[in-house]
Amino acid sequence: MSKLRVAVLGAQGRIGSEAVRAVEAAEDMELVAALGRGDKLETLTEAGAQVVVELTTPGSVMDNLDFCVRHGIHAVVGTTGWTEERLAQLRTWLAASPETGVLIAPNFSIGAVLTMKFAQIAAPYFESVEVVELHHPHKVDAPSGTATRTAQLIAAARAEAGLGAQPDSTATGLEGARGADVDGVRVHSVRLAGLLAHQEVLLGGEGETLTVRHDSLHHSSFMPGILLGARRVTTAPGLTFGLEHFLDLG
Ligand SMILES: NC(=O)C1=CN([C@@H]2O[C@H](COP(=O)(O)OP(=O)(O)OC[C@H]3O[C@@H](n4cnc5c(N)ncnc54)[C@H](OP(=O)(O)O)[C@@H]3O)[C@@H](O)[C@H]2O)C=CC1
Ligand SMILES: O=C(O)C1=N[C@H](C(=O)O)C[C@H](O)C1
Repeated sequence: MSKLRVAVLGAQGRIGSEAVRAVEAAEDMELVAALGRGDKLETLTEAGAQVVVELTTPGSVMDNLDFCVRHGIHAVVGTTGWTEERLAQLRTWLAASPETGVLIAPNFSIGAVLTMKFAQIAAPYFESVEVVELHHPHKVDAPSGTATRTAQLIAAARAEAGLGAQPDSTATGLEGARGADVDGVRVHSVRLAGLLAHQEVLLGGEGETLTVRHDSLHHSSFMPGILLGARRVTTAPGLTFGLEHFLDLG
């Protein structure tokens, strides 16, 4: 059977360099290009890439996906910075290239995907919930894409269960002390040397709390998800948001 022809964008970055090694080690894949900033996107078509793994920056990802979709190259995207406007733009591009698939995964690690799922399940049963994400100090964005997605999923689960606003009598204080408000869920961002990527979902109710915590201790935690995404995206036309859809978690 012929090998899947995979290219990595952001190949010199923290996660991109790990992805290059993972693709090279995968028996069913061939690494056909490993591009950094300034490298020509035309290399992707010249190399016959079938799938691009996009691990660059929020400032670069849209141009890269525009090129990939126009050329019918499937994409597995870990880069953060997704807004409704950006997703709408991507859907427009995909509508003009209906056989092309794009997977955007806020987090490729199985534990983080399960954290989001567990938080969604628990959310209707607790009146209070806050998200704390903790990352290495070189991370460019805050809150993390994972924390934003987690908060959105919690907010949707609360709304579906008919829960109202959370109890919080804070009236005054320093700006930022209560974190960012994502759809009514507070998200707190810690940047600390020694950390990689971590998240806690704190849920509170009458006389009890529940904490769901996940720790990515090495970039290798993201690799099985990236490889799974590359294998599955070729038969999933259109936009898939979240690795859970390829894990059959719903
Ligand atoms: N979904 C997930 O599971 C994960 C997602 N991420 C996300 O992945 C992204 C990258 O993170 P990280 O590796 O830590 O960041 P890095 O800054 O280490 O890596 C990004 C790399 O992309 C390069 N780059 C920028 N623009 C382009 C371009 N147009 N073409 C090719 N390469 C480009 C950068 O080059 P230069 O240095 O010259 O700017 C850099 O080498 C972030 O958005 C992060 O949040 C990270 C881990 C897991
Ligand atoms: O920049 C990182 O490191 C990570 N980014 C992603 C995010 O913003 O959620 C995924 C993971 O948290 C690591």
